[in-house]
Amino acid sequence: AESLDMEKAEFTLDSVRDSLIRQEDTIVFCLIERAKYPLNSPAYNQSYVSFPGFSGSSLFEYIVKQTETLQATAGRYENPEEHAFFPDNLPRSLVPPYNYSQVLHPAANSININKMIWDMYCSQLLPLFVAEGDDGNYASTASSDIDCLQALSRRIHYGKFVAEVKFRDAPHDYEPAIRAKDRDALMKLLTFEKVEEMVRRRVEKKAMVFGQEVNLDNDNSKGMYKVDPSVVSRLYVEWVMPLTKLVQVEYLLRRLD
Ligand SMILES: O=C(O)C(=O)C[C@]1(C(=O)O)C=C[C@@H](O)C=C1
Repeated sequence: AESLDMEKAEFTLDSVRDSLIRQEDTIVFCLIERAKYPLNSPAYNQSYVSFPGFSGSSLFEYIVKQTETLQATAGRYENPEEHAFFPDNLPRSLVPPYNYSQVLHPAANSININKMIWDMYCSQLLPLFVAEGDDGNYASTASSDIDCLQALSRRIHYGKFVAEVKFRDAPHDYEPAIRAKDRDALMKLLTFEKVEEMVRRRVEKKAMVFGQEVNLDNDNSKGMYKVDPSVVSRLYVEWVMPLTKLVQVEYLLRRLD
């Protein structure tokens, strides 16, 4: 019971937001690492290669599926913060169960918007922050892509925890909108425009600080950044925050089931 209380004490809107802030660092660093390589389009092309048992998969999809299979056996998806991109037919975890704190409503398990995250990343985001070209580093590129996708997915699905804490803080505000299945009302209740503006400005600054050229003479990167800071702020404004809010709405709609 004591440890339960401790978990409860740490589960506040501030603690949840602290996690989102730390995850910004991860996302910016992952983008910087991916930007080391050019687009390398053959990695995403379904006709470039064919692996036995993976018909119709690109090299990238093949690596993601194989990675998820391996990580599922190692217990990655037992953590309620993790979501697979190809959750169907994943093998069971082979590691002893860890007692993750169960703060979410069980309906949380049915929410996985990784398909949207995948499409957004591959077709819209990638071309915005990597150079055109092909240097043949397809497998390394795919590893960097997985890191980006997993970091984005974790952040966006963290909306489940944000929504849970908001619901617990003000159940009477949320219940009528949940019962009425009123998405717009829920969206209004969970939106804090001032916070979003701070997030936008902070991730832009992180892209400048983390992505600057560091040298001993004159530590001024002269406006040259490894990933364009305005692209990072756009990523957050157009995709990361709206999708995090979508997850919150989806979660709240099921919160009284
Ligand atoms: O911090 C919150 O309250 C959140 O819900 C997270 C978040 C975000 O995605 O960063 C989303 C919605 C709010 O309008 C503000 C920020």
